[in-house]
Amino acid sequence: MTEKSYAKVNIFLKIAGLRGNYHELASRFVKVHSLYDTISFEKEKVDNFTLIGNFSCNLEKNTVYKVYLELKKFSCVEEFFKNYIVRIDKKIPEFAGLGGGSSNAAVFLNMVNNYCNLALSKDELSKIGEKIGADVPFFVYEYDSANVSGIGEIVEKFDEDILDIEVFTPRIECNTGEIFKIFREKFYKEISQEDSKKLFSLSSKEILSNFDIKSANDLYEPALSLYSNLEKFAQKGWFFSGSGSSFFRINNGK
Ligand SMILES: C[C@@](CO)(OP(=O)(O)O)[C@H](O)COP(=O)(O)OP(=O)(O)OC[C@H]1O[C@@H](n2ccc(N)nc2=O)[C@H](O)[C@@H]1O
Ligand SMILES: Nc1ncnc2c1ncn2[C@@H]1O[C@H](COP(=O)(O)OP(=O)(O)O)[C@@H](O)[C@H]1O
Repeated sequence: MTEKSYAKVNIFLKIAGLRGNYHELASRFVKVHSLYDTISFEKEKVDNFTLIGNFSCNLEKNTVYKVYLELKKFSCVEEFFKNYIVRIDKKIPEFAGLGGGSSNAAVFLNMVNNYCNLALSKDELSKIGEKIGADVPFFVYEYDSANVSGIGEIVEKFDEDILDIEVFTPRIECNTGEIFKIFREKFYKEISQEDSKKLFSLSSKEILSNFDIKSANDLYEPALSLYSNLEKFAQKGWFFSGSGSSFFRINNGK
């Protein structure tokens, strides 16, 4: 029982409004087929939920464990993880704007739903996922490309060719909360409904041919103001994913 847990990039990320102390987004999420963690369930009798992998946080903070706590109300789930351990081979860098933790949470949700026959719908799984992280719903639906809005809970499939995305992650750990805070204090702006509707209708390649790194991602300038070293890595033709620190480009091959 092994599944791939892919990374994502944000082709564009525009702030569309505020919801309490969160920001509403208008963003195109695209799966990075060449970059993924691997999640396996391995048969082994254990007394407690066991998660093995190279994480920077303890079990309680792990997104996969948070999903387990949500699902253990189903008695079959608690029983299942007395007979299986979870092993994650991490390849997606953390604090990278690639959604690694959120991807793991979503794939784990889908795997438990399948192997424990919970028969939950994608929408029901997504509802559970949004409690764990804003990017989890995108990964629950398993789309290659999607238009994402709200605080990440509105996910609409976008039909386009599968893209060959190249990612570069400098060793700069970007703090998402800090970046949103600086955005709100110094860079606040909102995209109109009309403009986001226009962007959502364009292919990812068309969008990137009309944007530069700053106009494509509202979080780039606040990130730069906190982590000036990012500028050194901002090469021509490359864009910034999420709250960073990753840069990406679409290879012309596809
Ligand atoms: C920025 C995005 C874009 O895809 O991705 P990443 O950069 O993480 O990949 C996501 O919205 C990251 O969502 P999520 O993964 O839930 O963010 P977290 O790190 O949990 O949030 C840290 C803090 O950032 C702020 N935050 C987060 C998401 C959001 N839509 N608005 C916010 O204002 C909140 O203050 C939150 O407490
Ligand atoms: N399964 C997980 N994989 C990676 N990071 C995780 C996981 N669970 C919790 N985290 C925590 O989430 C943060 C990194 O989240 P991640 O989604 O990898 O980065 P980003 O959102 O910037 O792409 C770190 O604080 C990390 O300790």
